[in-house]
Amino acid sequence: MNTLLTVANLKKSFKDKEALKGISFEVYRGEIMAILGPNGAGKSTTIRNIMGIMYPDSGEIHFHQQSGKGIPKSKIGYLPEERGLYKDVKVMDILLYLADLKDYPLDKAKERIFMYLKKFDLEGKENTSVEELSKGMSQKVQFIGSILHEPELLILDEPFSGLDPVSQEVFKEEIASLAANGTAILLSSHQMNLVEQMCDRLFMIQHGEKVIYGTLDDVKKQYANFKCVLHGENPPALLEKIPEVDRIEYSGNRSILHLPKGIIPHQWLKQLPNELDVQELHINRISLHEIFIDIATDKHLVSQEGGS
Ligand SMILES: Nc1ncnc2c1ncn2[C@@H]1O[C@H](COP(=O)(O)OP(=O)(O)OP(=O)(O)O)[C@@H](O)[C@H]1O
Repeated sequence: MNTLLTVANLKKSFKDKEALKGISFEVYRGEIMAILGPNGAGKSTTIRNIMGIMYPDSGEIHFHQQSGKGIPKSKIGYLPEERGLYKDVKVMDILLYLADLKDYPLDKAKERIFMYLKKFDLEGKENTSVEELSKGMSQKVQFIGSILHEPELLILDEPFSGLDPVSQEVFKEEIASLAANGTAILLSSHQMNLVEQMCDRLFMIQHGEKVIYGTLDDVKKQYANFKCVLHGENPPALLEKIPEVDRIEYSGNRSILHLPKGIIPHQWLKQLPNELDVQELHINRISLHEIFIDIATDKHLVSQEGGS
């Protein structure tokens, strides 16, 4: 793997609050890596340390395997969680200003601005002042500002918040295409369905510590067991007789049977009792959303590799 960013044993405290307790991960070129965790887990603190907005108490951040130098501003793009652009400035001027801050050639920047305004359905808005834009439009402009200078590493803190579904799709496509062209992308989001659709790997923090790190496939194999959703008039006593079921959730005529690790769904189906009333039946892996809630609420109902 071609590692662009290495975060090694990062620790950060605020007074007596240990926000990061020694976290480590890598981001590869050409991948979309998700950084996930419940509110207050330490995601923004991690990102701010990578960006050099804040300094860690200990630990190291390596860019291109080099430490101690900070990441050159021209190589990194950042969409912060706190959105904001100068209000009384024209779209073109603010974007050229941002490109200039990154030492990017302005003639090239201008060409790319027109290309991106078109792509993001903002064609003709170059002379509009930022204060006249809707929230979503201004978010698109800020996003363009974070990618205009062709950064090697792009950090996106909650890029989809506040976007309508059409704009979300445009962002998703652009992020995927940047990754396909080699950009390393670190993305924080609470929208697990989007993370599941887009990300190659994920790193989940809770209370400043790693709880999950790996490819989406690994995480799914490790955590996401199958569940069988069954609609039908079935007494609990009948459902409880079904072999190889970890636990059952009941909700009227709908029951969710959580199956243990290693189950082969079509073989499991063969053992269902003949008298079972089946009006509808689905078998799926549990979603990243459910895994997240299970971990974030400390329920630990989802069985993991080597676990119960
Ligand atoms: N400047 C600060 N001063 C004091 N405490 C802070 C500061 N910044 C963050 N914290 C604390 O550090 C912990 C991690 O916060 P952080 O903002 O990194 O979480 P997060 O995962 O980004 O959360 P969210 O999803 O809510 O944005 C929290 O307990 C927070 O209260």
